Amino acid sequence: MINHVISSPYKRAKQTVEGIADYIGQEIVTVEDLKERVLSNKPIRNFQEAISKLWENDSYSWDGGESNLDAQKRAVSAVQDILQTYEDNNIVIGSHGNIMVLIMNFFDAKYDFEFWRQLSMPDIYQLSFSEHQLFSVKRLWN
Ligand SMILES: O=C(O)[C@@H](CO)OP(=O)(O)O
Repeated sequence: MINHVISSPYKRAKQTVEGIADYIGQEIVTVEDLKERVLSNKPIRNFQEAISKLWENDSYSWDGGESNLDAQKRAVSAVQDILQTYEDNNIVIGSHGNIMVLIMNFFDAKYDFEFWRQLSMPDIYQLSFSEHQLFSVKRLWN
């Protein structure tokens, strides 16, 4: 049973989880640090290549953008707060592909650029934690 619904402030993330929030009769709790990573303040010609470069060097950032390390740090910190606040609850989180994979990568390095590339969008992963450590990952989409 789902107890709470949390989302990035972005409309598309909220829209993804509003159905489940309505279904369980809960308001969506907005968490700012689950927002999409800022890629750059300039137009990016090739999105995949731009992301690939960020995974080659985790402290690299495009002009005005967040590095993998910076984006991972704020998103993981948000997740750790959520784990603390909602201990022993089942939570649905609406976020973004980049941010989701950076969160997963913090706990297990096998979640990387190639993993991000094969995501369907939208996609759903069930992450289970024990003592704030990730112990299982299951894809629920399809
Ligand atoms: O992977 C992501 O981060 C982006 C890519 O387009 O998607 P979204 O914010 O829609 O999840």
